[in-house]
Amino acid sequence: MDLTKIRNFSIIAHIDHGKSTLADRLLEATGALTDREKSDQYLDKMELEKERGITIKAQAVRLTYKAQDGQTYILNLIDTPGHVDFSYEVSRSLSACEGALLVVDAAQGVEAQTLANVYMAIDQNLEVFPVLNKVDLPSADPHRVCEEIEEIIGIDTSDAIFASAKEGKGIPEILEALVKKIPPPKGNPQGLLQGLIFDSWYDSYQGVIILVRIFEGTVKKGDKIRLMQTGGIYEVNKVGAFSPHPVELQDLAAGEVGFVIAGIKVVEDAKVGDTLTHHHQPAAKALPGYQVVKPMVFSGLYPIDSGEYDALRDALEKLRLNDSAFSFEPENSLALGFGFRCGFLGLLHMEIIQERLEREFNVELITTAPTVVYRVTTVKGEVLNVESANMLPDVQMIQQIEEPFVLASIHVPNEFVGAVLGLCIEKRGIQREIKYLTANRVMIVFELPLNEIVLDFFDRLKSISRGYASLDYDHLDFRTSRLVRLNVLINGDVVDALSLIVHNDKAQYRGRDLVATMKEFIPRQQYEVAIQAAIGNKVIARSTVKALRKDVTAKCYGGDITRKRKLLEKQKAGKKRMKQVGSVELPQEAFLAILKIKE
Ligand SMILES: Nc1nc2c(ncn2[C@@H]2O[C@H](COP(=O)(O)OP(=O)(O)OP(=O)(O)O)[C@@H](O)[C@H]2O)c(=O)[nH]1
Repeated sequence: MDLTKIRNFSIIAHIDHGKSTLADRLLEATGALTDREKSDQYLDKMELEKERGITIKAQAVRLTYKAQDGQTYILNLIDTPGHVDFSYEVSRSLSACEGALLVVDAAQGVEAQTLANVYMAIDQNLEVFPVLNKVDLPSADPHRVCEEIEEIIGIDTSDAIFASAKEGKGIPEILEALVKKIPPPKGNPQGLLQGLIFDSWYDSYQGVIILVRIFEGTVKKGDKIRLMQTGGIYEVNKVGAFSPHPVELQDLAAGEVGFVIAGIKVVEDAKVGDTLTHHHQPAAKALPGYQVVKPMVFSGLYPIDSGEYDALRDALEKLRLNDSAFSFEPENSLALGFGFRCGFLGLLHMEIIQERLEREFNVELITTAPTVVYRVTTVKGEVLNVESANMLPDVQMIQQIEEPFVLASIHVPNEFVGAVLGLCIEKRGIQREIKYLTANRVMIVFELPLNEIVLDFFDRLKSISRGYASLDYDHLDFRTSRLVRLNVLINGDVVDALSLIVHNDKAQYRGRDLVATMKEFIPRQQYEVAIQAAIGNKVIARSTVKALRKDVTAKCYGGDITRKRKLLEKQKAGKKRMKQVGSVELPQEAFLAILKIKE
């Protein structure tokens, strides 16, 4: 393949600015999609993603485009996810490219993740060119947004393309610009093989499928390859590309992007970031890989029916095959029985996994409130990573507790600055910077404890800014903090799954608000339910759910048995997400009550 005829590019954008819609238009315009497929957003494969409109897994699609110069080009579009939780996947995708389309909503303007993603692209020396999308909207003001891009990001917008992915406007111009502006890849197809694995997943028919960007050399069917990090040696069964359906190719050479299938059984053996080379004539060194991502948010997942424990473990194992950022290990709770402590990149990642478990694997779950990892040093000098309040050693054993801090940058229109500052300060934030990006857009930078962000920060931010604020954050460091364990007692017994780690200064009113909120969620039962919050042995707040004798069949005047049965079944269904804890039935909402506290 002639390298001058290849272009590798990504689309980067803030969430909802139209990246997936635009990608579909490009597929359509280059004839990659059939009519039936056009109705769906092809790149967002999983059902769940479609519903939420979020792209999770990076995908690479090969498009064939006949340009105005009469030449045919191969355009490899590497899709990137748009949410802050998945920024590591963005950087992975970008490293396989030479250029990126920067899609900015012409009505919304530059947002926090536009900036975060574009900086990643600039850091990797990609050629970035702006596309102003949604110009069909009455509120679109592409010229103003171009000024914003120049002022804030500092890239030239004189050739920016005004587009409407929805109406198909600007698509031919974008295809031409890809060919003219993005440099072709470099590399020697005769060189020693170096291919960067930028994605891998498990397929039940083919085994592990790896997506590679070849930087040097050529790989083809029958080759003996070696993965430089894990040392695994395999024989290549198939190479090819997605266009968007998988198409087998003769080979993949320097500059190309595609898939390799080589009888690899488990995803762990084909790690993202690893370098693929030939076994007999290996490259001298591996390509720079990626930083390993660590889960930052943890939560306990318990089957409602304890008989489903094995099914849950199987489901978690299957999910992990395709999502190395997700982790889990068995956990035992006095209240909830056997379950798993799972680690996620962030809150959205957590919600997605929970939903997939319930929907695709049919396991009903109780989820405990999300928490972050604390670093605890004991008086003996041991350092523990504490992922749940129950792992916290006794107070007298603790020398110090450190909590993770993030550097958060929030973009917001002028009028909401006061409210956002108030929120950040309330959340124990330390102000770093307030910068006027344009006359009406402000960037507020704060150091914030992650523990406050995983609670309700994002929702609060959205509501105080009427949806206009956008957030991006990076992990900073661990800092010593005065943290305590807050216990919740139900009818006098500590429910371990409800315990939390909170900041000492907030413990009092968090406790008070928590018991008040839980009271709203716990249905009346046959007897009174006392809810208490305590720090150590000291009870700091109490609320009571009054007793109620509830007999749903009472209305049925005894007679009609089918009606009676139906009602009972209905009641049973309504109880689905309840867990018997001691003598009390607790609904899922009670376990997440901490997220609902407004303070
Ligand atoms: N009016 C208008 N709406 C658009 C246009 N392009 C996309 N949209 C709409 O904007 C919303 C978001 O579009 P997506 O393509 O899902 O956005 P995205 O950036 O891929 O979002 P994520 O995949 O969640 O990161 C959808 O409701 C689209 O229909 C456009 O040109 N004009």
